[in-house]
Amino acid sequence: MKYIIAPSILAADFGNLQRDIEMINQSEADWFHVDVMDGVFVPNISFGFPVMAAVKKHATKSLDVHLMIVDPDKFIPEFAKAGADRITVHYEACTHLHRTIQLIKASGCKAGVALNPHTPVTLLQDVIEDLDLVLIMSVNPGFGGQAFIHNTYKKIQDLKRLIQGVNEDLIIQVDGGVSLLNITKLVSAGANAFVAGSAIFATDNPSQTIIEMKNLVTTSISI
Ligand SMILES: O=C(CO)[C@@H](O)[C@H](O)COP(=O)(O)O
Repeated sequence: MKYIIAPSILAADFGNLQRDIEMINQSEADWFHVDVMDGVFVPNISFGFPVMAAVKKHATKSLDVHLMIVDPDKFIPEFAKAGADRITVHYEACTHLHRTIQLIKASGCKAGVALNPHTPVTLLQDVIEDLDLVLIMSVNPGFGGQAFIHNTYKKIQDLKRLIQGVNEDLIIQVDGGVSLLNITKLVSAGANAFVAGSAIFATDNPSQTIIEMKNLVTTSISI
């Protein structure tokens, strides 16, 4: 099982974006996590295609795009064209989720679905075989730097049970308030991909923090 650390560029310094992208390129991180917010699905606006293109131009690792937008079908092909490797849409934003998953795959990307803290994992039962990734939001989406919601551990365990014998290669990603303080417990619960924004970028030495996250993950899987 591969464990993934995906720094969220939402927490990067946009005035020094190329510097922060280079830091991730040189670090032990695995993916770039790209948070797209539309001010409708979530009460915040982040960035769209121009920033996505700037990240793609300099990034040497794959782009994990998290769409916090309504009507994602309208934009999926364009995000794929802009360089997304994985596209994750929100369960709560999709009327025809199965169709949306098919569209992501037809656009050449791996497909993920994100669940808000109030949305149970059982609602994914009938599409779970079609997915490459499920993103469990451990904060309400819209902002970095929020407090981690503790019910997340139980949700990861619920998802672990749901994929048993059906799609055991599915990536279980956690996003929101992930830090050096809770990553070990998240691994024990069954998560294998970790998005972290402020826990990485708000430290004096972000690349060292990424190494420490990786070390904690490696230590907890070898126990
Ligand atoms: O999607 C989101 C927020 O909606 C996240 O990716 C945050 O950007 C993570 O930030 P931290 O909680 O790690 O600061």
